[in-house]
Formats: sequence, structure tokens, C-alpha cells
Amino acid sequence: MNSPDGRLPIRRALISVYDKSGLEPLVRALHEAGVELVSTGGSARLIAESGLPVTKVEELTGFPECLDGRVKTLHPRVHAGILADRRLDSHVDQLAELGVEPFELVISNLYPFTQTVASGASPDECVEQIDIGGPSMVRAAAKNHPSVAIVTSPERYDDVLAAVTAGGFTLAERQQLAAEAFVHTATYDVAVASWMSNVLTDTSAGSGFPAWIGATWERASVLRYGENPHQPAALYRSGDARQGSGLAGAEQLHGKEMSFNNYVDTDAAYRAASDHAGPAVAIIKHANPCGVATAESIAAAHAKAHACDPVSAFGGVIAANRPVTVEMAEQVAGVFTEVVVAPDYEDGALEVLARKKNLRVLRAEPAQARVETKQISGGMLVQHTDVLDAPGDDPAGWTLAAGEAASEDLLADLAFAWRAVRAAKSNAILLAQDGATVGIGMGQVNRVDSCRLAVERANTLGVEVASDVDGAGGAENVDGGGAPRRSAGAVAASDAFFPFADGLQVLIDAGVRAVVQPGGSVRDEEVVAAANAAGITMYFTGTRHFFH
Ligand SMILES: NC(=O)c1ncn([C@@H]2O[C@H](COP(=O)(O)O)[C@@H](O)[C@H]2O)c1NC=O
Repeated sequence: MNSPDGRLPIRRALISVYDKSGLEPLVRALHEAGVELVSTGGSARLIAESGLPVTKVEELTGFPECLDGRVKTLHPRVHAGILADRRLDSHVDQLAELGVEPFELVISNLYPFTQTVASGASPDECVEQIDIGGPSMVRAAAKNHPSVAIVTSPERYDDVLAAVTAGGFTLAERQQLAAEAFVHTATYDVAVASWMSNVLTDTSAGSGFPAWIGATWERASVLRYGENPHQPAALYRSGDARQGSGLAGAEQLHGKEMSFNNYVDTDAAYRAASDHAGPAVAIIKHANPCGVATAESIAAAHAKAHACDPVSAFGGVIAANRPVTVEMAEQVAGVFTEVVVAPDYEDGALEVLARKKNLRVLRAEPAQARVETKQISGGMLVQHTDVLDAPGDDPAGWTLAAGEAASEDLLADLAFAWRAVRAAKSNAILLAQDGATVGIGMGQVNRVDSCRLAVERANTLGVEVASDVDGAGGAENVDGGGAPRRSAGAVAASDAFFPFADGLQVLIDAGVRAVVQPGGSVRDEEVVAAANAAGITMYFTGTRHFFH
């Protein structure tokens, strides 16, 4: 019955779809091609109303659809017609004995369970939308792909028509359709199982973490390579994410293809910029910030962020939490940059950025998952995503641990530094002035080295910010060599407590005038004493923001 490429002529189709889009032209064309149509309740009605002959499933089974549609196609006359392996004479003979006609094509898609849950429907309503007969048919047809083609998406209807004309789907095409069908039912079952174990019942035994986690991922693109050129890589998008949400759903407006490292850095950059309420820009290299700033305008924020460390900003990834203006675009265009990401681009800004042939320009909607995972060998760690909403993330919740209470301006700088420090990999020490980072020490295996690094970077890398940039502090302390000595008068934030006074002492010696840190070390007393001895202000937040 099969041609050399496995084509199997389509003579009889079973149609049972919830999503009826595109169905009418499809069934009309199938009928015109001589295909017999067998169908369930609503689908059969649509076919009949289109003036086409259709056999209702209940006529086939001799059994009425019943229990509010819970039983329609769950019948041996349907399933034998789907599951008979036509390569086996014994199956063909049995069908003949039983008087069952086989199907060469099954078209089915399932009840909208996910959409029903999302609508806030009651548990009973959600349960009613768990399709039983549909997945049974889909799985049966997919299993029996040597003899049946299974179609689960209206996007495939054109292919169906092409196949009918060509004498049926080839075996390779039926295999591909079968794989799609199992993805369709697997995705569906993950949604049902997740809802059952998280919402309908609590399998977490009070831990907040369900006994089982299911997830589905769809390949969005194959990347040129991974972290290094010898590592093949691809980007997958969360199967349940809204289209366009988050970085994986970003729209690329210009530039070269995104690389693996571009994605990693852009994710870090967008997170860092999104941590601030006012206009903010973060510049990232190797997933660490080399400048973060807030200002009255996004262009000013960019200028201040860039001034933190122009050396490292070369080849960086820039994220803005506001639409990019022409002014900011002109600034960016003057510096070699890998990626710019923002929620939008004002008129003319994109054109300015597009002058740079290779610069990747993304429009993305920030989206933070409620939980985050980290793969380890043989498993994964799951945690609630670190967000900046603890009482200790608001200066109103801080405790004055040493020195005088900060003035309004100083407190604002400390608050900025506290929000910015979690963008740097631990151990992180961040120096800031006037809403901009001036020195960042990150990723060191002890805190005292992070302090040294922050100070050294503050005093060797910076440039003066043009005086027309609003709110920028300029450089009051300039070494003979020309680099502003920006540690003097800066504030500092530490992502976790100082285990000893030594790190703090490095900051004190560099002229830092106020510090914010979680507190909670067994040697807090020593650390507080050092702050008091130096006459600097120190606040405890009681909250830590490690970032690894
Ligand atoms: N119960 C059954 O035997 C059954 N058979 C097919 N369905 C589903 O019924 C829907 C189509 O129904 P209708 O043609 O009546 O609009 C499809 O989503 C199909 O997956 C069923 N419904 C639920 O399980």
C-alpha cells in the first residue's frame, strides 16, 4: 500500500478539534479530494453546516456521546481504526473481521486547559477541561505513525492539503507529525500535572516546593556556539512563557545574531537596570557590572554609568530601564558596544544605533520568574528569585549601626548603592556617588580583596562626567596622574556582612564616608568599632544579596 517513500494515500480522516480555526476550508478541500470525513459533536456540526457529508462518531460506534462529552471517541471502533498497524496482515484481517474501517489521518487538538486555569476558573471548571479522549486519539495515532498521520495544529493544514494531493504524507513526514503530537500531549500533561500538584492539592508538604516539577522548553534558535567556540549551543524558550516576554522573547531590531555570552550578559544587564525605579542604565561585561547609574534622564544615566569604568565598557552590554532616546543612542554609538537592550526606542534612536552595523539592538519586556534554578550534576537547585522587596531593601527598615544618621542625599546614595550592589557577583563591594557607581569590586574569594579592588578601580579607571550631565558629581579629587580619586567621599555597599574589620578599614582608608551592609557577623562589634573610630556612618540592612 505504501510508495517507496512511505506515502500512504489518505482515504478516511477522523476530525475532533477544539480549536476550529481553519477547519472549514480544510474539510472542504479534503472532501473535494475524496476523503471521507468522520467527526465528533461540534466539529461534525461545523462540517455539516458547511454543506459537506460527515459521519458522526456516534454513528460509527453505535454509542451516543455522553456524560457531557466525557465519552465521545473512547470506543474500540474508533481506536482500532487508529491503531491497526497496516503493515501487518493480521491487523488488516482483524479489522475486516470486526468490520472496522481504518483511518489514515487524525486531526485533533485539545480542550483549552491552560487558558481555563489562567482565566481564574473554579477547580471543577478546570477539571472539566482536562481532555481525555483527545490525548488518547492523538497518542494512538502518533504511536501508529507508520499507518496514520496525526495533525495537532491548524498551522499544519496547508501541509495536509499538499500531502493529499501528493498521494499522502511520507513516512518521514508522519514521524515528524507524531513527534509534534507527543510534544502537544506532553506539554498538556505537564500543565495538568503542575496544576494538580500545586493548585488543586499541595504536594510540597508545607515546603512550598512541589514533589515534582515539570517544564517544557521550545527551541527558539540555534546559536553559533556556546560560551566557547567548541561548545555547540541553542536558546530554548519556556513553553508556558507569554510570547515576547523576557529576554528569550526579545525582539531583535538590528545587528548581528545574539551569541550565548550576549544572552548571559544581557540578562544580567537587564536585571541590574530593572532594579532601579528611576531612569537607570547598567553596563555589563562577563556578567558583572562595570557601571550602573540612575539620573533624571536615561541619557544622563548612561553617561554616568559609562564614566564609572570606560575601559571595561568597551565591548560591553548596555541595558536601560526606559526607552532609549536619541541623545543616549548618540552616546552609545560612540563606544564599541555588543548589545543594547531596552523596553523601547524613541523616534530616531534606533536609526542612530543602526549606524553601527554589528551592534545588536533588542526590545525586551522585563520579566522575572518567581523561581530560579541552577543546574548541578545530577540535579538542579531551585529557589525563589532574589528580589529587592525585603524590609532591609528600604532605607526605612535599616538600623543605624555607627556614626551619624545620613542626610537625605547621603541616604539616597546609600539606597542606590544597596540596590546596585546585587548586580555584582559575590563577594561584592560597590562604591557610589551621586546615583552612580564609581568603583566595583566583584567576584573575589574574600571580602577584603573586593574592597581593595573597588577602591583601586574607583581611583584608576574613572573619567570625569561632563558637567552638563544632570546630577553627576564630577571629580573633586583628582590625582596628579589625572584619574579622579573617587573613593574619597563615596558611599559603599557590601552584598553581605564584613566578617572582619579589615575590609571596612580599606574603605575607611580610601575616604569612604558611609557604608551599608547586612550586618550579622559574629564580629559586628569589631566592625562597628572601626566605623565609629573613623567617624563614618554605617547602616545594617538585615538582608543579604549574594549573587553567584
Ligand atoms: N471524551 C472523548 O471521548 C473525547 N474525544 C474527543 N474529545 C475532544 O473533544 C474536542 C472536540 O469536540 P467537538 O468536536 O465536540 O467540538 C477535541 O478537543 C477533542 O480532543 C473528547 N473530549 C474529552 O475528553
